[in-house]
Amino acid sequence: MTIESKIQNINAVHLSDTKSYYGDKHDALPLLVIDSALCKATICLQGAHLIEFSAKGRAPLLWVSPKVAYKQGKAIRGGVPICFPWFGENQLDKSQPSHGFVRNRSWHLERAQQFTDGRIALTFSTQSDADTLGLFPFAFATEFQVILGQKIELKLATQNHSDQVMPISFALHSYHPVSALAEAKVQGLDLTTYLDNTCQYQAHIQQGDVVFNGEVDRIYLNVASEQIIQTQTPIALKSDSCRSAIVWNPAAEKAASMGDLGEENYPSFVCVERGNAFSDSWYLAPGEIKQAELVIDYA
Ligand SMILES: O=P(O)(O)OC[C@H]1O[C@@H](O)[C@H](O)[C@@H](O)[C@@H]1O
Repeated sequence: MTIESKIQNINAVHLSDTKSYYGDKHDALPLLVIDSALCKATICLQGAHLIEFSAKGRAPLLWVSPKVAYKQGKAIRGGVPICFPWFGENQLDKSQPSHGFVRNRSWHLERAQQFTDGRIALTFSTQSDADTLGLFPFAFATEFQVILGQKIELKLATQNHSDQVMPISFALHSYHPVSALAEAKVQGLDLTTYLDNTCQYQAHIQQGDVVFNGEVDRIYLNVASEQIIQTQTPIALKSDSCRSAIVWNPAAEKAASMGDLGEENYPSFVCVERGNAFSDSWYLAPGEIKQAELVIDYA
């Protein structure tokens, strides 16, 4: 069944591509454009990547770099990249791609539904193949459901199809807009242990809110279910099944070295990524399915 036939009964969803929609300098990656009574959003099939989202009449909940490049096989700088089946560096082999590989692969649209309350649910899938088995020696199948109403609901489910215990670490690496980075705060992590990726994953305990006075790259473990980004439009992230929260902003020097970010853009966003990494990682028995859910909402 084609993508067009799966969305044909939903007027609020249409199929485009990143070249037609975002401009000629980009590759033409298939893109779903959602414009419903409740929200506006875009989702790229590469990475099952939710790029933009605003509830109708409200500010965006997600940030996209003005220097983003939509290219075949290249991660998108903004929105919600899915880091999977490992978060960050592959701890066993540092030559492997950072943040796993599913963000760079084309996903399959399984189904599209519209609920009676107007929310739209789009379900994407990806699974292991000869290419992934060379990078990650486990057979798996993963589904990612994006439900868009006046807030964002995300559900990630994965099944181990191999005959060994499968280790998974992941993050829904969401980028969020802030009006002034120096005044932005992340609440909900007080007294939580974190690993500081700016100094060899040294463990510390957070005191009070997270503030941004320089590069911040921290993996908070076993976190409370809710974090709030305090800025002009405050944003709440809620999950009981994502036990980690990664807080990231590269500051000026690193941002300048990233071609799709740029020094001028680092003060406009923070990443507060929910997932399960390091000591919160998943270990799936053969055949086991695990699921995680995340809600991103106006606070
Ligand atoms: O440039 P990437 O691969 O998208 O990663 C961006 C950042 O993602 C964060 O999650 C990591 O903690 C950072 O260390 C990393 O720099």
